[in-house]
Amino acid sequence: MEIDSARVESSVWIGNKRYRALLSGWYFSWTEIDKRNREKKTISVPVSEVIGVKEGRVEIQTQKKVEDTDLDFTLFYVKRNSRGNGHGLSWSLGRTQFCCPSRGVRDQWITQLRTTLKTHSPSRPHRLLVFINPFGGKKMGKQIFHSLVAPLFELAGISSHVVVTERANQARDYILKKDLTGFDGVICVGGDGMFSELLHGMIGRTQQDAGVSEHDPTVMLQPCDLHIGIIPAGSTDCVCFATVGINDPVTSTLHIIIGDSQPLDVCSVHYQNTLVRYSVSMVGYGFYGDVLAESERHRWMGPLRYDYSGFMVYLCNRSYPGIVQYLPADSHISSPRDKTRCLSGCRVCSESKERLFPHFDSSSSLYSTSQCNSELEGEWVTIEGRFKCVSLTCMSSSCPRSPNGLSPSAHLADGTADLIMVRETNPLGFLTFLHRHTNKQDQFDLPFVEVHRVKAVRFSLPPGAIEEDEEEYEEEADREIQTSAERELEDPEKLCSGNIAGHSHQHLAGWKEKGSETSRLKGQGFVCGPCCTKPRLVSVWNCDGEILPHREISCRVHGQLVRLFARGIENSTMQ
Ligand SMILES: CCCCCCCCCCCCC/C=C/[C@@H](O)[C@H](CO)NC(=O)CCCCCCCCCCCCCCC
Ligand SMILES: Nc1ncnc2c1ncn2[C@@H]1O[C@H](COP(=O)(O)OP(=O)(O)OP(=O)(O)O)[C@@H](O)[C@H]1O
Ligand SMILES: [Ca+2]
Repeated sequence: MEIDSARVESSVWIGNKRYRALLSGWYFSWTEIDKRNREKKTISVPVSEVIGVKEGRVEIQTQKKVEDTDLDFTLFYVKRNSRGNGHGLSWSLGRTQFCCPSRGVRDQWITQLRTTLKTHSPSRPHRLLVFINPFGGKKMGKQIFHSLVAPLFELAGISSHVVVTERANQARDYILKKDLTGFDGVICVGGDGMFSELLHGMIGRTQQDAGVSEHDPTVMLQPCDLHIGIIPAGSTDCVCFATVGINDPVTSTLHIIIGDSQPLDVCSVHYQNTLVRYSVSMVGYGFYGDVLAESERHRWMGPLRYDYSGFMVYLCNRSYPGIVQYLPADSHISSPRDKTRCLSGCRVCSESKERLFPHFDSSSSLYSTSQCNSELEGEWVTIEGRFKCVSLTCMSSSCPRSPNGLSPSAHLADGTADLIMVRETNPLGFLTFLHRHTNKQDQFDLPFVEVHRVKAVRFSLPPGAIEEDEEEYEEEADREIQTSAERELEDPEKLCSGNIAGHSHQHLAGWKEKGSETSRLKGQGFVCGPCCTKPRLVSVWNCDGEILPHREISCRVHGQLVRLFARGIENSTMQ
């Protein structure tokens, strides 16, 4: 074996073939040597992608040794599968068993590889806090963690503290209140809702510790130290898909193990001077708000409820009046229509760091609070009209249903969001817009669609819209209650069933008595859904899959506020 400061080299055997193994710089490689000493194919693994090195011949699943000698060692590493989902690449665990010429050489290899791994991968996590939602998606969270994730963590020497949640918001509250010292990251096993809990917990906790008020829309929020990891196990895993390129628990686990880091923009949503929620994916009014409100009534359908509700809401062909104001981002840097794609190592995102944190002191990891001033500078633009939908997205929001996403050229970490406004149009026009989300056609190349890259947005309603809408709605409810009662008299067995959406209106009977609760539900569009015939004046906001309790909101992008264990999308399908 040859060892010098720059390289380690020796002969090894894999099966009955001879190889030359070489550890040099950032790579470990092995090259087949044929009987005539000619070099054949080489396999090369970056040390940063080595998962573990074990003595003997070790199996992946059981991690048990099998009939080995003291000449063997096993290398585990990231293996890219040739074809992922046509969008991002899936990763799996690669394993190669090496046989060395002597025990001394074997021990040297193990020591050298482990030492290089430590020095070359300083950002790998050692201890993780894991939250599993046992009820997310197909209710497979616990099984996914124990069968696919935990064995890989063990192999990589990562210890974890696991919390199986018993209620919604438990993970968020844990992060807000409990001692987090010793953890290098927080992981959720679940869907976008679970991720959102971690996001709110992490941002809230960081501001609490830094003494920053989350409610002040002009304040610069303190970026979070701990990385967030997502093991996809929900019915919608949009954040995972858009940051990794695929929804695959093993791929995500491997990104966590090697300590990948992907900064992410976050949008804070305020009502007057109060924080309402944070969003990383979509804040949407009109169509997407109505789809979510409608889908809440059909939870039993599982993930299909979005398609069903999407279809029903589409049939209603609604549009809503609104006043949208936005603060444009610097159009010299990038644009939502520049046909580029934010991929792993994105230049626009990495160059944004200096702009977003001009006074970052890397020696103390402290961020100065001057970002707010420059980030809120500029002239606001006002647009008034009737819209099918108004959506704001900090990232592409690609998902299996729409592989290029709501805004295919949006960036994960450039400190901006894309504002998409779809004006009132005919049903065919809107269908064309929606359909283009599912193929490579440009959904912004339509006369009734406008898209802008922005730093902040304000939305307001025409004066009196809420009151007028409620009055109209109240009258309609009265009519519904009346017809229900009439139907009941005709056929007491079938209590007010049957209408164009085929869903029941029994709940309307309780409106008058329920007072404030009723108006809350009405206000959120839960009670009636899209089947009512009267045009509504106001819709609701969908914020990453949650309905917001306010209509007149303001949103602001906080560049690179959190970091995920991910690296962006590794291949491109857009060229
Ligand atoms: C003709 C085919 C048209 C297909 C249109 C596909 C458009 C897909 C756009 C995807 C947008 C994803 C935005 C991400 C949102 C997530 O942060 C959030 C949390 O998980 N999810 C939702 O709010 C859940 C709400 C997701 C809303 C999905 C809307 C589905 C619409 C289906 C419309 C069918 C119309 C058919 C008319 C004949
Ligand atoms: N033990 C629990 N019981 C009930 N709800 C929970 C529990 N743990 C987490 N939750 C909540 O469940 C919601 C949905 O979970 P998650 O996002 O993991 O799955 P999902 O299937 O993608 O979600 P959705 O059903 O909204 O599509 C989250 O908002 C979370 O707050
Ligand atoms: Ca962005």
